[in-house]
Order: sequence, then C-alpha cells, then structure tokens
Amino acid sequence: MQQFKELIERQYQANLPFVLYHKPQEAEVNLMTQTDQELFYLNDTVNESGFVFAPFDVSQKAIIFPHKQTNSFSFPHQMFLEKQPFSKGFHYKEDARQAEIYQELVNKAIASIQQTELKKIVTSRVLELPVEVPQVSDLFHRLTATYPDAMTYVWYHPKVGLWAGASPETLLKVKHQNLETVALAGTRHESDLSAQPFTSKEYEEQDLVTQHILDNLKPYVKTLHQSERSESKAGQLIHLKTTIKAKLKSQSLQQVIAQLHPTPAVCGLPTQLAKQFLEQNEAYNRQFYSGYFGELNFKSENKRSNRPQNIENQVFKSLKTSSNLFVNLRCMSFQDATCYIYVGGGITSKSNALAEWQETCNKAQTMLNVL
Ligand SMILES: C=C(O[C@H]1C=CC=C(C(=O)O)[C@@H]1O)C(=O)O
Repeated sequence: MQQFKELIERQYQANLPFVLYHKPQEAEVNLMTQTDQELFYLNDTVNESGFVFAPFDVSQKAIIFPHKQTNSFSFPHQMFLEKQPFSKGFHYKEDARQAEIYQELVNKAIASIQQTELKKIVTSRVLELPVEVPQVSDLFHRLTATYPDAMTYVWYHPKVGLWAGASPETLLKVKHQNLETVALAGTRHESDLSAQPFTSKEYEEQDLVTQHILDNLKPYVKTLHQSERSESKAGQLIHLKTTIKAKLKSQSLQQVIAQLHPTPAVCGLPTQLAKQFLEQNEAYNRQFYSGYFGELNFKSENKRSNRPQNIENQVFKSLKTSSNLFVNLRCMSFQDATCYIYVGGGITSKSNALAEWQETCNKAQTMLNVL
C-alpha cells in the first residue's frame, strides 16, 4: 500500500496526469500515468487506444490518456479492502435558498414537459463545499472500498483539474462485435423502498430510456436483446435497470457512442430539445458530469488451446480489443479549496419538485460519505 501511495502522490505532486480506477467487481485496480503534461484529445474512436474522459457536451472534444504515452500498473483490489478507510462522512447542511432554486428549475422543467413535446428532462445542480483537496490516494481508497460495485476513479490532468467518482452506470461494453449497455433510471433511497415502492412515475421514466436506446441502436445491430427490468443497488440508492445486449453490424464504435450519449438518463427526451432546455435553464457548466469515461480499444492477449486437453501444448494467441465506458455520474471535482459535487434527476410530467430536491441530496451523499 505504501508503494502505491507514494507512486500516486509523487505523480500528483509533480503535476503529471494520471487515472486510477476500479471497474465494478474486478480483482484489480488500474493506474495509468502520463510522463508529461501534454493534453491529448481523442480524434479517432476506432484506431486510438487509451483512457477517455469526455464532457457532457458532444460539441466538445474528449480527452484521452493514450496507451502510447502512458505507463500502466495494476494492484489487487483486495489491498484496498483490508484496512477499512476512515471516512466519517462530511456533514454538510445546504441552505434553503439552494432548495428553492433547484425546485424552481424542476417546476420549470415540468411546465415545459406539459406544454411542449418534451417527455423528460434530466435537471442537475452543483454543490460547492469548502474542502481542502484530499490526498488523492486516500480519496481513491475510500471510494473503491465504499463502492466496490461501481466504477470508481480519480482522474487528474494539470490543465483540466481533479475529478473523482463512483459511477453506477455503464455506457457501453464492447468486445469484438458484442455490445452491452444499460438503461438506468428511477431512484429510491434503500431505507424508503419498502414504504414507498417504485411507481408508474419511475417505471415510465426508465421505459423512456430503454426504448430510446433500443430505437437508436436498431440500425447498427444484427441482433438486439433486452433483459427483464430489475432493481440495481448503487451505494445506498436503488435504481431500475434493464440490460441491453446486441451484436454490432460493424465495429463502428463512433456511431454507437453517438447513438448512446447522451442517453435520456442524463439529458432527456427528445434529446435536442432537452439539451436546449438545459442550456437555457441550468445555471452552470456540467463539464464532465454526465459525460462518459473509461477504457477505449484496450488490447488484451487471448490465449486458447486448439485441443480440449491441450496435448501438444499448442496455444493460439490473439489480441482482443475491448472498450468499457461508463457514464460520469456521482462525481465531484476539486479546485482552490472547493469541492464541487454534481447531482441530477430525471423529471417527467409526474415529478414532484420537493421529492426531486431530496433525491439530489441523497445522490450527493454518495460523495459526501467519502470526503
Ligand atoms: C442524473 C443522475 O442519475 C441518473 C441515473 C440514474 C437515475 C436517475 C434518476 O432517477 O433520475 C438519473 O437518470 C445523477 O446521479 O446525477
């Protein structure tokens, strides 16, 4: 652990880019470090390989830590579970004015949905906390120990900033031509679920996401399959989730990402109208919140024997390419002794502004727990 800590802190103190991440339930924690401060933008989704960090706004370019410019390390995830980290959680009381402002935004979204063809808008807000930047190795330790089922990460580039989070949502997994994605929406705190089970509001909210993904993927896939809807745990929150699997017609990842991002789980429906509403009414820049991030075109060696017993020990090696991208939710950034926590929720005609405010408070707790 000491070696790990020193490696990360040295990189951070030297103002050099790195990403530290743990994919849901994986045995290993990964670290990629860049040896200079150059900022690389993703230009070619098909041929470039590395860790991408993409903003919500699709008109802005994604950043990549390219494999060719980085060193990669891995550590056993077990190492982060042995000593339970020490967070007591950050007690933060939001003032009534913040609640008012957010509920006004939600009511405006509800009115727009009632008066136009908009069906759903995912409104969001940012909390500002006076917090010194924590030791990045400790922050990651707490995140990954607390949320082993999420995609946890700490990402840093001196020209962009420091981001961290615990995402519950896969944007896509692609291996060869096999694609997997999820429609995730609808939220309850686990302690409320038995008294207040999911209602038609959340089922409809989540159906919109599932249907949108299925419709958008159809032209690009040979087969398409959706799972039964289930309840999925993310920290202390429960969401509704449908898993969608498909066989792609070609490996055009660029087209597929364009179909999936931003989904109605983070923007709304119809997408362009919802985006317009957010541009006009959300009084802050989302930056990387509700964008996507993760492994793009990672190559791993695939070994297989041509005989069941492997008698002649003849092993074929082939390189497999896979991508694992996640939606950047339950995340925060740090700047000048301030921590910014980003939270939102899906609004439909059936939404209640006070309940939506409470939902964003519950979501913020995911990050407050590890500060
Ligand atoms: C927009 C967020 O969550 C999305 C993902 C799951 C459930 C959601 C909801 O219930 O509104 C949101 O669509 C967020 O966490 O900031």
